[in-house]
Amino acid sequence: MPKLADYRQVAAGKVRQVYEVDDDLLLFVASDRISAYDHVLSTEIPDKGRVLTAMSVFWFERFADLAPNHLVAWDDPRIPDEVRGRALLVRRLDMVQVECVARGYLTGSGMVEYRRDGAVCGVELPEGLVEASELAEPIFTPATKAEIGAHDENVSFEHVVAQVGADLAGRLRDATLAIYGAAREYARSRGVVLADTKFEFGLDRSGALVLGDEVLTPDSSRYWPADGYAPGRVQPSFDKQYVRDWLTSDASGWDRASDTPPPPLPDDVVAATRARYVEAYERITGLSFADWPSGTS
Ligand SMILES: N#Cc1c(N)ncnc1-c1cnn(CCN2CCOCC2)c1
Repeated sequence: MPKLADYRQVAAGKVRQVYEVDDDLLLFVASDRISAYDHVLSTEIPDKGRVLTAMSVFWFERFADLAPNHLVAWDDPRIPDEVRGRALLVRRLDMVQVECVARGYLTGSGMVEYRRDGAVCGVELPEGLVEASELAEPIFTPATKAEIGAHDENVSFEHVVAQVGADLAGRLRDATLAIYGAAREYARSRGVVLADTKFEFGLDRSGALVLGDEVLTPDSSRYWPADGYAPGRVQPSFDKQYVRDWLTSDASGWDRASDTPPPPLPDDVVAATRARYVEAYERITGLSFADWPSGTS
């Protein structure tokens, strides 16, 4: 059984890393780190990496007919035991440098742009929309990938056409909206509002568009509890609300407006947040998280 140190790291994000297994295969590893308010917290959430990996696998398999994906295996002798359950063996792709975002609801940077321009990524929207308004139709709102710590920059569809050509831009948009549309409908039937999501695609040697990265996880998407959804206010995050509430409470002693890093999380907030990730997985998939693989170390 190989060790993680046997593989060369080829990419790293705030909470995930990619390692090279061989010419054709990569190891995609999710950590237990959690970010909030643009900070990666010093406290980890046990099993977060495994839950989000299990969620990606569920969605990859559910939508394999909508879009081929890079998943090769999640329980394989080439996956080191130390990351078993939170690592995927994936096909190496020629990644398209576009963050493919679909939005079914208006919030975050989309809301900021709408207030300024009445549009998001050049897509005109009707007047009178408020925070968390459901859009009549989901919209494709691409972004350019930012360095770690910076926000992605929203761009127009025309910008994507100029960057990758009209054919590929159209394929990215169509695949993004098709997968998001199917996922949000399914999630809603399980009591979760999938407000938006971000996909990353790559091209394989045949030029086929292949879904990469993680998919439809609470890190790449906004998950809101369907119970209590109401436009006109910022919705609670299904998974991170305990963390956000504690960090912004007097109990943490932290000033979000300061440049100081957030303090460590108390055990009860960690436990409650772990439980919410597991609940999201079990609610969406109908599976028991206890059945998902884990390493022995
Ligand atoms: N997925 C995938 C993939 C692939 N299948 N083939 C080649 N390269 C990549 C790849 C490499 N980096 N990224 C950006 C997303 N990363 C996520 C982890 O954290 C760092 C950023 C994608």
